[in-house]
Amino acid sequence: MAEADGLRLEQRHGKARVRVARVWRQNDDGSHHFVEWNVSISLLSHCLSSYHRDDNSDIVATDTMKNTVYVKAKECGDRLSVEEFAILIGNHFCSFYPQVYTAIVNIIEKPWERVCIDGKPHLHGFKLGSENHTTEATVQKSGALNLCSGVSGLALLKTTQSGFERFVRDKYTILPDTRERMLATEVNASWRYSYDSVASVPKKGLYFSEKFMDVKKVLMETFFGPPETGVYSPSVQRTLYLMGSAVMRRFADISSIHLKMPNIHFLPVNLSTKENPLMVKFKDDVYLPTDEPHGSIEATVSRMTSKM
Ligand SMILES: O=c1[nH]c(=O)c2[nH]c(=O)[nH]c2[nH]1
Repeated sequence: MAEADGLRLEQRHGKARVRVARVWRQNDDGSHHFVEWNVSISLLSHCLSSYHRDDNSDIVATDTMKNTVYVKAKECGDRLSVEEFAILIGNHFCSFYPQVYTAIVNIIEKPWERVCIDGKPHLHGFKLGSENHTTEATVQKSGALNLCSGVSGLALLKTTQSGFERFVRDKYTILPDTRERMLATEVNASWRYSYDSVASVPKKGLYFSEKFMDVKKVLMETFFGPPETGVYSPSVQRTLYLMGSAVMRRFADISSIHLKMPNIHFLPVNLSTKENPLMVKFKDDVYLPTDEPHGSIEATVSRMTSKM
């Protein structure tokens, strides 16, 4: 924060939505690995004279930031997770430019998945899945790190084992109690890793890619329950909490998780005329899918005690 002319100024600048794709060609078995990333960079730097005067001499051009993404992608000869790339980019800006003291790097990874043809994984064929892998790395010049990862657009639905009862009932309430309804949501989750410096991040290649798959698995297993029986959900709130707390229990290096789970309604269909009062009578079979309005339910689950 800076003051001049009796005014306070907080500023940052960066480049948003730099799209890059990277292929790694494995020589031993001929397989290719592929990622597509959408990178946004925001730099906190000492470049006040560009705001207060017509002096740009301290500005790292956003065009240069864009170029850096491609140079660093080229330099990454070995596969790496989207988190590692975000940290690498953030660390570069903080260490290469004296005036940059914080770099915030957001990346969205598209869910390209290797295809199977005749049951065999294809060496260089991919199809787009549905949910994105996101990350945000905030790197300080000191090497301090704040690392979050997430999943967005994870659409989940179960056709039973959900209900909603005994909520506040007043003169505005129409919704009946039910122990039988559809439960549909689009999970947006973001969790924070406890690694608080660039140096303390696990060196094992693709560590965070594996973690991402594992967290997603725990979230989904908790949402659905066992394949044969499922698990009853008394509310989105309860299911959200169970999902978040399962992640906290399972992963010691995750310190908090934020879950946003809209309640996407599938409305019972009942159609009638005077002549045909039972044209369509809802028996947990025909629904009207909707996307608005939807319930919006979100919460953060974190540990009471830090592992200091
Ligand atoms: O799981 C639910 N939580 C709510 O808060 C809510 N509100 C509502 O109308 N239906 C539901 N369902």
